[in-house]
Amino acid sequence: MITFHEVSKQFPDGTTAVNRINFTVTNGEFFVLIGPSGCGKTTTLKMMNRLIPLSEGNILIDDKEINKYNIHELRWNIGYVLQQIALFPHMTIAENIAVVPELKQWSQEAITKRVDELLNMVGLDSDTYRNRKPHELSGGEQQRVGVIRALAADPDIILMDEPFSALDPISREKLQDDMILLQKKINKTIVFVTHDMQEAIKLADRVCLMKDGEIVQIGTPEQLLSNPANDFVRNFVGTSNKIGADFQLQQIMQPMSSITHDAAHTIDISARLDQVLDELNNHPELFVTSAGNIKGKIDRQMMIQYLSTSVKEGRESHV
Ligand SMILES: Nc1ncnc2c1ncn2[C@@H]1O[C@H](COP(=O)(O)OP(=O)(O)OP(=O)(O)O)[C@@H](O)[C@H]1O
Repeated sequence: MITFHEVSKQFPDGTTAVNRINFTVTNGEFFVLIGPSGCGKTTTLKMMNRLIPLSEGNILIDDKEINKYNIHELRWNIGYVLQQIALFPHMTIAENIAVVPELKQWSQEAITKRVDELLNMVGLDSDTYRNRKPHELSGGEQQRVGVIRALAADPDIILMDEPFSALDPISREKLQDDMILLQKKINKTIVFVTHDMQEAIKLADRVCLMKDGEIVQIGTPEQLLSNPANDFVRNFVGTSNKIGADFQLQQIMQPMSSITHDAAHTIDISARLDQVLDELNNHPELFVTSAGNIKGKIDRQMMIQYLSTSVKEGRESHV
């Protein structure tokens, strides 16, 4: 568990990068820090493994202040993945992955087993890849190696700073999908920085939206979409709301099928929802506007209720 208690960071030039933030990340949680450029995401992340010292407040890992940990113990127990993976160019992939296990003086047998297991876990055949040099891998493959290198010594926590943002959209989506599967297998505590709401919605258990060094809202992706704390959240979520619309409607579709009473109505509703989905995707701005008009927030339950009543009353065409 990671706990931030009234944490602030002022840089020597007077910039306040983070201002009295509080949050807790629970064990096994996929926690995404998101917000516009310069809002303090990277600073927040780097304070967790003491790459940046904090100015005020406390950060606790498993109820122990991070300053009380031996620095090696702390860093070895926290994997770190960056946007530009800096694999050592002169070392093989296996050697790159084995850096921390070597430092921890694992046996050669244990290291070889671990390297093979990790390569195979992310779909890189160990016989093919273990002896290659980084330049013999694609950008996406290098990024995968970066992720498993951070996992090599089995840390409890993994910090990831925009790990996929330098990739082309297809590799990026693939790595996001892999990350979801990987997290199911390893169940680590992950703190992931991105400025991309689409990525956050896809990956996060909870999202922490920051602005000007402060936390604006923490919640599940669904909570941010359906119950934004203020206009900033609404606009931030709205800027990438095609996925927001998809996500909302997927959520709606599910319960819709269970509240309909006969096959005919199910078909009516599904067809109408497809239509609504098309409209929303073509005019994402309408989604935010109309959502804003419903008591100032998107209320999924209300929408389901409305659709359901409309269908029962035979006026689903008004929906
Ligand atoms: N070493 C430093 N000295 C002074 N100011 C800094 C330093 N590092 C970061 N800052 C400032 O602190 C603020 C937060 O920076 P940070 O890198 O945490 O933002 P970010 O949300 O990660 O941004 P981005 O999405 O652009 O990476 C910014 O205003 C930045 O200019």
